[in-house]
Amino acid sequence: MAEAAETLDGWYCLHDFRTINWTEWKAFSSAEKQEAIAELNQLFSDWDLNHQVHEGSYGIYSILGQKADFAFMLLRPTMEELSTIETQFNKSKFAEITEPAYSFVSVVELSNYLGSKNGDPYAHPLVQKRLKPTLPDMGYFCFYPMDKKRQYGDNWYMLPMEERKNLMRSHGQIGRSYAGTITQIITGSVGLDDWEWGVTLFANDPLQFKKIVYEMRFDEASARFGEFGPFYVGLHQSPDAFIQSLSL
Ligand code: VOV
Repeated sequence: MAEAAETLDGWYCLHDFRTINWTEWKAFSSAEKQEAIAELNQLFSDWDLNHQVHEGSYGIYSILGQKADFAFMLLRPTMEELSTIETQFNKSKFAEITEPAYSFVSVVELSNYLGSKNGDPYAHPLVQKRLKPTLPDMGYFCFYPMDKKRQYGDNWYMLPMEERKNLMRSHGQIGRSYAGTITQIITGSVGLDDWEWGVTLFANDPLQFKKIVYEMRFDEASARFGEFGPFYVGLHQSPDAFIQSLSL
């Protein structure tokens, strides 16, 4: 049996994609709209407070194309907290006019492919920072789920550890050439959702998503072993901008 990589696991993560039923929103009376907006403001200010004290993080994104209208990315230390937030939102007036489009449940993950073997990795401040990330204030967001192939002949999980380390080293080298341009958060979802990882990328130039994903397609870790789900791309929105967009 090939040696399993050890993972370091951080905050739990919920990606929640929804569509808006504009016909129903427009049919709300102005009192109903005000109630919906007041509740949203309250929810967003709770999320923001949590984000400020670094007990979690959140991002609001306006999604381009027909797969969804908006997405929330929420990070919390426990699944219970994420579940509470999800229920709070679902009970809100605004949620009455939204429909589920896609969701993804995962946990922020780092692997030991490239780390040193010395000491407790959780003790490093840099590791803590990556496991409990503050979502960046960058203009664009890209999310997709992925697997590593498990086919006869090309089975990632049957490769010896050394070989996987080499492949991840090359992957990391490409990734690092995008330092400062792209921020990535890899969340593990084996046993939690239908794919093995969620890849969330942030950039100030959306063209960089196309560049990095394309370049990685030629790298063996992706070229031979990567299998990809649907891609979602969108624009980062402040709570105020999100609420503003409802009255456009
Ligand atoms: C900014 C870009 C960037 C950088 C710097 C980067 C670096 C690294 C390093 C150093 C490591 C390994 C150690 C760890 O930290 O886990 C990883 C790990 C991983 N990556 Fe990555 N990746 C990037 C970016 C990046 C992208 C764009 C993708 C999607 C692939 C594509 O073709 O679309 C991806 C995927 C992954 C995955 C699924 C894993 C886990 C694999 C596993 O088997 O466990 N990743 N990644």
